[in-house]
Amino acid sequence: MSSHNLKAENGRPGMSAKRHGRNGSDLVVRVPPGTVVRELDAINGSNGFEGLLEMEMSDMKMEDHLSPRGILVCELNRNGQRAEVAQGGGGGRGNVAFKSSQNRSPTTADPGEQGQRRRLELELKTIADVGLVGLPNAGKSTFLRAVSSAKPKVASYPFTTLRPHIGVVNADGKLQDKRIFTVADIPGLIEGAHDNRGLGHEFLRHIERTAFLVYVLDVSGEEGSAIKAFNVLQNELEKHEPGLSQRSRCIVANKMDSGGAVVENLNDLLDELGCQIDIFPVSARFETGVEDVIRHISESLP
Ligand SMILES: Nc1nc2c(ncn2[C@@H]2O[C@H](COP(=O)(O)OP(=O)(O)OP(=O)(O)O)[C@@H](O)[C@H]2O)c(=O)[nH]1
Ligand SMILES: [Mg+2]
Repeated sequence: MSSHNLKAENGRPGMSAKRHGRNGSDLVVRVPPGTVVRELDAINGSNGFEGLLEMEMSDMKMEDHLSPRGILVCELNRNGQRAEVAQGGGGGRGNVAFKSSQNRSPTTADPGEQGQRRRLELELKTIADVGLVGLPNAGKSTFLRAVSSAKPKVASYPFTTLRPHIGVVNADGKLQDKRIFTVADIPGLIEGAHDNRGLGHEFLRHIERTAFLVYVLDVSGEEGSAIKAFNVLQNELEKHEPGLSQRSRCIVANKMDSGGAVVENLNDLLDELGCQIDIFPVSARFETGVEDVIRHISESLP
């Protein structure tokens, strides 16, 4: 993470001959769409009359830029959208403001008002083509390892993944398809994620801008658990951002190699959703069925 001090022009001191000091001109900082601005702490301009803006620019490396610590100031999602994040000090009052019955021609003028000084963190929301969504432990990270050279940690407990990982899938070669796309593996979602339960909002945000969603469902649990998981995920996505649950998507019915109610769960999914969504039986662990998913994603991406 790198830190930058950005400073708008100072307001000018007040002047003689009744002239008010000119306001400093604005400093416009251009950021890419998808930038989230958070305040790390508020320091009110103690150092005089300048509008000082201190920012921390996150680069796009996912490893070190997630710090859910500041208060949300704004999100800049659209081209051309603007937000004022720190107000500069106004120019100083000119000598006329100090005129009184005792002093008819004052020579004093204001230096100018104090500007606002803020420490802000700028974070760019994940830009991946594809987002993996699933309950904790469903096998998202295992799937990402199977389709890309990314190596997110895999373990048999929930919330193994604590921050997003991006894998690059090179569909070239195997599939005679020249496409390369990126897949974001995010921490598991739980019921109430839209309300910030679990790792909540922080991570739902990262899939907002993906073009395609892969629901990774564990079919090795008890009968009915896979369809239930799907409904929970849909509900959380929709509550987080209306329309998100209808984004182009497919289902990976994962852990097909496992015991449990694998066949029943897969059949449930096919019965209830088979005519609306493509469902792929997969074993991410043994990398079976994954090529069909890659091909499907590759064909579905805009
Ligand atoms: N049998 C079997 N086990 C799998 C398969 N895919 C993942 N697992 C196991 O399921 C557990 C969870 O896998 P992860 O890939 O860490 O799951 P995750 O969805 O990333 O979990 P969180 O990051 O905690 O949300 C691990 O013990 C994996 O080895 C599979 O296809 N078959
Ligand atoms: Mg994981």
